[in-house]
Amino acid sequence: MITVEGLTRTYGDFVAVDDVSFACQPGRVTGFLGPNGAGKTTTMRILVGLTAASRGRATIGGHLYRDLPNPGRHVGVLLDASAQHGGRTGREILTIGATAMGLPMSRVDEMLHLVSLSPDEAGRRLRNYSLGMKQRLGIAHALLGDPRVLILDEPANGLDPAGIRWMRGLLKGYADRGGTVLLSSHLLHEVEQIADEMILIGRGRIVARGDKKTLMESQKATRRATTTVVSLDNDRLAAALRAKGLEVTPGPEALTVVAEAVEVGRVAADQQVVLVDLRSVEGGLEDLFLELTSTTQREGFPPHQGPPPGYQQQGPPAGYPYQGQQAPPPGYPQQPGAPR
Ligand SMILES: Nc1ncnc2c1ncn2[C@@H]1O[C@H](COP(=O)(O)OP(=O)(O)OP(=O)(O)O)[C@@H](O)[C@H]1O
Repeated sequence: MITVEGLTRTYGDFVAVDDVSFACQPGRVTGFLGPNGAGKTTTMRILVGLTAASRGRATIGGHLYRDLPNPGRHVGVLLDASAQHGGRTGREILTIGATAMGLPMSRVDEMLHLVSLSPDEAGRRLRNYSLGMKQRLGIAHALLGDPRVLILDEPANGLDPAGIRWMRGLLKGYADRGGTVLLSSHLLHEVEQIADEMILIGRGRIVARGDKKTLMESQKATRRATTTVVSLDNDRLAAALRAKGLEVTPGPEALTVVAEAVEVGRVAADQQVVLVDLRSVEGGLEDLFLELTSTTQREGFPPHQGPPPGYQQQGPPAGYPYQGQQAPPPGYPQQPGAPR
């Protein structure tokens, strides 16, 4: 279990991470999602003791990372797949890790096999690896010590589509066996397919969290219903809709109306305008993500006045499933063996 409480990191006047609190449960993949510069890496670096917190606390299984004896046996970390000596081969890098953790050398071959790096590739120097190969090696290194917790920063970076699918399966299987996974991404579609829980961060602050269903429902509750309609007489229909006080935006083929589809259909029926197409516009998770993090998006999104009603800027929203579950699971980190 990962617990982050009131974590803040400032650089001079700049607040990179602003009072962030969350928890990641065993058996779940938690996606940490936010645009560039939102504070994901800084949070993860604090978690593993590479950056000091200005305020707050981040623990793994109830312990600070630096207090874990043989931390690689408890926490697998992948923050930067290139952060290894470029002159070492993949096999050497894993061998050094296995030696430091007191693991049998057979573990190196197991991990190379797991991440599909061939013996030939394992013998190449890291500086000659492609980004995807570095990423695979980084995942092998993170899993080497059979840890119960994984912290992965943008693990899909550089992987091809088959590699991304492979990684998804790997992490889901790991969580199914009781492991705790925190993975970051700035790409929603990468995270939504794998994460059981999502934490959305923008400009250093948590802007929303929950499982996909909860997030979607919150979005529906806060979003104005929108309908697109195509008819045989769009001009007449638009005039009738406006006469009812509805907001209508004409497009090349369709009208976009801020109203439920049934309301638009009724107006069309009253006017005896034949409809060709009538559909509700579903706001997807992507809309929610862009809406909630728009203050930190760098391009093309409308100015944002803060999160929509129903989202809390700080602390978990009502009903947030992690509330009151801050204590580490009994026995951790003494429980033997990692999920496999
Ligand atoms: N050592 C530092 N000194 C000053 N500012 C820093 C430092 N480290 C991080 N920052 C700033 O903190 C903010 C958060 O950076 P961070 O790397 O955590 O973002 P991120 O969410 O991981 O972004 P990305 O998706 O682009 O990797 C950025 O504005 C970054 O410039």
